[in-house]
Amino acid sequence: APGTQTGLTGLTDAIAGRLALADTVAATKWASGAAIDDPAREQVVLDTVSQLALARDLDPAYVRSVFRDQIEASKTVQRGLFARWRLPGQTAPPATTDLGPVRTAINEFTVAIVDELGAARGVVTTLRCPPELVAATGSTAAGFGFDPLHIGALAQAGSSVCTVSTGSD
Ligand SMILES: C=C(O[C@@H]1C=C(C(=O)O)C=C[C@H]1O)C(=O)O
Repeated sequence: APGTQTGLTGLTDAIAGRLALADTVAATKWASGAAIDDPAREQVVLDTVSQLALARDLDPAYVRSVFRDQIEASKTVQRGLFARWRLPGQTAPPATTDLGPVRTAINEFTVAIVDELGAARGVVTTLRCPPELVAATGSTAAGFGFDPLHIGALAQAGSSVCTVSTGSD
């Protein structure tokens, strides 16, 4: 469950917290008619994480690659929810049309994820990373009560965390 901090669960809980806000983003965009994709906002997120990485002596290219996955995973959830809400008899939850507050909340998880990447720097380049990430992802998904859409997106969001080489030379 969130709060049981071992291995990479601090990281996967922060990733899941950001991802869970895609539900509010989707409901807000549905209410306003806004597009799911917002390339200008994505650039702001990627530029922000580069600066956060530099301030923590992390590789900005690595952190940006992790966040390209966060953005794609968020859009996976948003597209999945839109598809659900288009089905007969389904409705979107009521929402405001202002993305400001949910983006403020997303920004807080963005900082938390970069902090956790810093805390995990010793494991992400090792062969312990892939199995620990699988275990942490499963534990986090269960703790958050994620459905299959969110579980799939959580796995997508973690796909660049481990940088260990699997080659033999
Ligand atoms: C989450 C949003 O939707 C998309 C995903 C983004 C993200 O994960 O930061 C940013 C812009 C959008 O393409 C949003 O618009 O805030």
